[in-house]
Amino acid sequence: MPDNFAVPLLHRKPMLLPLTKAFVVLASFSLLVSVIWLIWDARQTRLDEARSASENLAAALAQHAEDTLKAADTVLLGLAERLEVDGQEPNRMPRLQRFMQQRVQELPDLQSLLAFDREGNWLTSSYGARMQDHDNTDRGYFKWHREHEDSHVYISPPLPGRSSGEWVIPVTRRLNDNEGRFNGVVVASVRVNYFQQVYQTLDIKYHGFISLSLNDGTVLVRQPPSADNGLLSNTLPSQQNSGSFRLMENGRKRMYSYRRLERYPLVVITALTQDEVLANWRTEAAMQIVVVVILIVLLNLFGFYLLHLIKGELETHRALQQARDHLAEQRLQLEKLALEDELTGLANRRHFMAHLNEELRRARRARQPLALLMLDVDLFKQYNDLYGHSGGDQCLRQVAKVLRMGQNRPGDLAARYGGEEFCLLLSATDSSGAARVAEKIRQTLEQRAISHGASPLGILTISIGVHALYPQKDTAQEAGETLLQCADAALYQAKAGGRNRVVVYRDEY
Ligand SMILES: Nc1nc2c(ncn2[C@@H]2O[C@H](COP(=O)(O)OP(=O)(O)OP(=O)(O)O)[C@@H](O)[C@H]2O)c(=O)[nH]1
Repeated sequence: MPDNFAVPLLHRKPMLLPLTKAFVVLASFSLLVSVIWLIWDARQTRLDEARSASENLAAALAQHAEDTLKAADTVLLGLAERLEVDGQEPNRMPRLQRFMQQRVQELPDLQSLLAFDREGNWLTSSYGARMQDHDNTDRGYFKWHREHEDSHVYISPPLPGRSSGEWVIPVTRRLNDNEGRFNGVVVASVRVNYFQQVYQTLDIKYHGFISLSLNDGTVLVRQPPSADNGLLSNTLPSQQNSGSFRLMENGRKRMYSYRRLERYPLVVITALTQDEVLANWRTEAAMQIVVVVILIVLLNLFGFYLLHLIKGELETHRALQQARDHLAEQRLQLEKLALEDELTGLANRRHFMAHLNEELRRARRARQPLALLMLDVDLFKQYNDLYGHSGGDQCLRQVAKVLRMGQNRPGDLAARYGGEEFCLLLSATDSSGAARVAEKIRQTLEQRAISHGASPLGILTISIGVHALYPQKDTAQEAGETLLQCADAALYQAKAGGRNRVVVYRDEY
């Protein structure tokens, strides 16, 4: 049977099964690790993008607040200058009022412009004369300017306008007389709604918020107004103008960014909740995990199917191997049977003849002698007659056992030549050596004293004819025939001479 008869790949790769298992496990694990890494990376990217977007938003809204307040402040500066230079005489007020009305019309964020004297009395306003009766000395900004010589703009917490009820952020400046004493206040009321309208257009999700606050923590605008308090501006690091960080608040993680205004003591804060920032990422991650789990399941199913196939192939391979071994064993058995004598287990005549030819050639090449012993059981017919055929068979086995002891060299071979006749071929042995071996065999059998009632000696004996030669140029077949004939002739002489003896062939036979 050819070597590659069964499954060549499996035959040559015994590690295929564990390698396939390892591959499936490794591939599944790598797939899982890769997707987890990708999902984690995507999460970090989302958070970075959200942080960057919220920083940009805080910066843009700070700029917007700065521009809005700067516009109001510029108007206030103009108003203050007119009142301080031109004075507060009633005849000057109509012109100032028109100036105020024009500015309010030009700037949509301005709800009104107001001017009060040092007593808190109404000088003029963008409303005209409607508010003459209002006393503003109770307003916080009025008290502050009256008590502080500071000429900077002052921004107050939001309050409802007295005429419209609309919530406004009062932006105010102090008026001084020629000697630098308090001489009244000018007020620009900036609409809270103006900021809220802008903030409403921005996407800060459900739990996010935007606030514009004074540095002391006072919230001016907040979108959505209903949002929980969140971080207050007075808790921000005072040395930094901008920044971003994450905070845990009421079990919710928020991403904060803030930016302080350059000219005014205000800060814009934007807040996004991490859950909302990561909402889309969560959906995508879940989908990716589902896809990868499906892939891993498919990979494992395919792997198991492959393993199943490989196992099947291995079993087939094993069965074929067993069949092959069995056939080889049977062939050996047959070969043995073809070369072996069934009764004695010695080489049969066919085997002996083949071996004789080989040994003759070898002896000729090696220039060595080759000896042959021909053995015959004495009076075996009588033995058979006396002890029966099976007793005769048993006797032949005993003789074979003794003869086998004469095989000492690799080239030696004991064989049953036929009937009760045996041969022993002795390699590299001359006549005298062969005679010694023959005598030893004869004596050994004699010493066993196998009972032979029909023999005059009372025991079983053998006669042995011996011949040895140096094979010359003859063909192997001729040398073999010579050896057999001469040994046989010597055996004949041994029988004729009275049996139970060894006779070495001599030319006169
Ligand atoms: N039991 C048994 N007997 C066998 C076997 N082969 C041959 N024989 C017997 O061996 C006997 C051989 O006898 P003979 O050739 O007359 O020679 P012998 O009786 O041994 O007498 P000598 O050779 O002159 O001593 C025959 O009776 C055969 O039947 C065998 O395999 N088993």
